[in-house]
Formats: sequence, C-alpha cells, structure tokens
Amino acid sequence: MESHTAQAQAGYMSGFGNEFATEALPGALPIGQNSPQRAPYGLYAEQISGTAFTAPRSHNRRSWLYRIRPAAVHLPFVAVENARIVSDFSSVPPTPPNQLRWNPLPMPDAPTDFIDGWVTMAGNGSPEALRGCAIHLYAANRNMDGRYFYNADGELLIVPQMGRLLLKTELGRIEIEPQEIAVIPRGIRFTVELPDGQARGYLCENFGALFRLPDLGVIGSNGLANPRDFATPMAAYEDVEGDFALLAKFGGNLWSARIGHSPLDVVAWHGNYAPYKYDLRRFNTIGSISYDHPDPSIFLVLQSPSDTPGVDTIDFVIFPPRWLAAENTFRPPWFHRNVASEFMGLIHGVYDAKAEGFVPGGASLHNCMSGHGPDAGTFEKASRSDTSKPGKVADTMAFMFETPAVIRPTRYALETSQLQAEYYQCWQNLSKNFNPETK
Ligand SMILES: O=C(O)Cc1cc(O)ccc1O
Ligand SMILES: [Fe+2]
Repeated sequence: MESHTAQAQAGYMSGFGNEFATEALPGALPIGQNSPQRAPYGLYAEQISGTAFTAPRSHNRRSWLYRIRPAAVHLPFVAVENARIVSDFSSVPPTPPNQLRWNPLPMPDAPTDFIDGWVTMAGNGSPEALRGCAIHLYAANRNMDGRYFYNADGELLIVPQMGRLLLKTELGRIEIEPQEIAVIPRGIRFTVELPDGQARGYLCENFGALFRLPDLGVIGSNGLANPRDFATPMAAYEDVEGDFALLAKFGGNLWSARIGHSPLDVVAWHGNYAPYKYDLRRFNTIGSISYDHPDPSIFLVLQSPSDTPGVDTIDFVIFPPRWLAAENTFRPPWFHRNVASEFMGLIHGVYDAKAEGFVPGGASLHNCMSGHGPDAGTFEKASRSDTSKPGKVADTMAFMFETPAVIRPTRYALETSQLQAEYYQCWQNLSKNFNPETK
C-alpha cells in the first residue's frame, strides 16, 4: 500500500462531526457556558445553526463562534448580475435522455477568481425545496482579493482536479490539493486563494440534508471513509479593516454587500458545524474477492440522506485505485441502466470503463434509465483478459454524484463546445457476437 498513514495533520483536528473546541488565543473560549455576560478579550458570542434547533441529538449541528464583530455588521446586500450560476432547474431546456460527455472547462484568459470562475453544468431540486443539488465546475486564476463569500443555499462539496486551494474560512484554514476534497457548510464565510496561481475542479452544492458518513451494515465498524481521516481546521482569525465585499448566494441569486473588515474574525469556536477536508487516497476500498462486479455503493464516501430509508438525495462515490481479483468475471463496470442519475468526473488518470475520451477535468452524465457502460475498446480488452490473477487498477481517481432525481443539464452545458457530440459513438462498434450454434 502507498503510505498515506493517518497521522494527525498540523493545524487540523481529527474526526467527522465531532464536538470540537479550538481557540487561537489562550482563554478565548468561555468555560462552562456559551454566552457569558462579557466574552473573553471583548469578543462577541454568536451561534450558527446548521440543523433545526430540535433535530435529534445525533444529527444536530451548531457551533458557537467568539468573534471580533458579529456577522450582522455589514452594509445592505445588492443583487449581482450573474448568468453562469444556475439554481433553478425547472426552467432549463428539456433534458435529453442521451448519454452526455464534456471536455474540461478551458482555463480563463481574463483574471477570474473562484466565484467568478463557477459555471453550473446540471442539477435538480432547489434551495427552496431543501432538496437536490447543483453541480458546477470552477476554473480560476486569481485569489479572491478582498472578497468573501457564503452560500445560504447549500453546503459546498469541493473536488479539485488541478491546483491547490487555500480555503480561508471563518472557522480556520483548509488547504486541499487534487485527490482531496473539502466541505464548507451552508452559511460559513470564506475566501479562496490559489497557491499554484490557477485551479480547476468540480463543486456539488447540496440543497438537502448535510453530508454524512454512511452506515456500514455488514462491513462492520471500520472501512470506506474512516471518521478519523476527516480534518477540521483549528481557529485562525484575521483582524483586518478595509473596504471589502461580502458575497452571498441566497435564493439562487448572487448578492454583494460592502463590509469594513474581514469577516474571518473568529478567534475561538466550539461545536460540530464546521468545514472539513478528506484525502480520497485514504479511502478503504472494498471489493469482490470471488466473482462478479459489485454495485458501486461500496465506493460511497458521503451521503445526503432523504426521508426514505436507503434512498439518498446525493451520493458522493469515488473510484479509487484498487485490486480486481474476481475470477471468470467481466471486471470493469457492466452495461447497465439505473433508476438513479449519474454525473461523473475524473480527477486523475484513466477511468476503467472508458478506454478513451473521458479525460481529467472532463465530465459525463448518464441520466435515469439511459443505457451506458464500458466503451467498445474496454469491452474487447476485458472480455479476453486473464482473470486467473489479480490485476491492479492503478493511478486513477474518478468520482460520481448520484441522485434519485433526474440531473438536468443547463443551457450552458448543452450548448458549450466542450460537449462531445460524438460520445454515443463509443458504443457503436460493439459488434454482434451472438451465435446460436456456439455457446
Ligand atoms: O456508470 C459508471 O461508470 C459508474 C458505475 C460504476 C460501476 O462500477 C457500476 C455502476 C456504475 O454506474
Ligand atoms: Fe453507471
């Protein structure tokens, strides 16, 4: 195994959804109560709630922030012109049942920060319905200088494909590189810097229930994404004044307010509503050691559950490097149609169902009941490979956002030149092999 042993990461606290407590100045966290008459160091106490006050304890998420100024201190928001970010999927063009695939988003020529670099590809549900998701791509080449952002519409799952991101959030700093992910909860303010000067990747904006780790059932008490490998930042604050912009995504629209200080002014916090990161290379992958290719639910990293047991509104699934050992088996993903809809991206390497055309930074969409599976080249190769020995799927990291509702591409996604008009061709050379005389 490659060495990704789970040492503690400097500047982070380990665990998923833990009750964390962290202070950037000694004694900044009040002891034994949340709202003392006067908080230490002249800080303001402020609660941020991510679930209903009365949610069951096991799902209840909130944090207490001790900050230089309350979040209320800013000038009024005004609407910002925005043609690229879509949250209303009821008014996109009719969704074709075709298999769709896109080339990577080109890098911008003009100076473009993380927010300006978003473009929505597809989605379903809405922020109002508190259900569904928007799937965006981002491509950026400059820091969000003096610009801060929060998303009231959903939590944001960030999947970098190229370039590191430094996410400076109210609750601390997270740095991620490709093959790591981060989740910024609804409402948490942050700004994005690009340590490599440019960055590109995928976003899943979750309008529904917060992402959580799946139950493991018969797998037992360990496996898949292990809780201790999730990392939440320690408190870090800026005490800076200036003429800054606070951007908000609220009700599907983008808004901007002037703010005279950095909103990243939280000196200490405690609670279980906080951003986190996870290194996908630490995923404990489970697979068949006898025969047949299992359903990809074994690759589930995070789920946003619905009210129906066993049905998630979003599954975040990865296809990491792994050994395939199934004997007398067609080893790659099978041909299939699915009641759920599948949006895929490729972070690194080659995906084992597609010999060509699905490239890092690209994307594909196979909607409800649209037939798909290995391309002709993959089928030919895998039908003849020696399955008496294990084989390694190496140097790869693909992922899928899978939803029970149809994933509706935006006008941009259907009209962009990145759309591969010839994608359907990858199955047209699957020859007729049927011969009733030979078994
Ligand atoms: O379509 C895909 O490539 C994703 C996928 C992978 C797999 O191993 C089984 C089912 C599935 O939808
Ligand atoms: Fe599929």
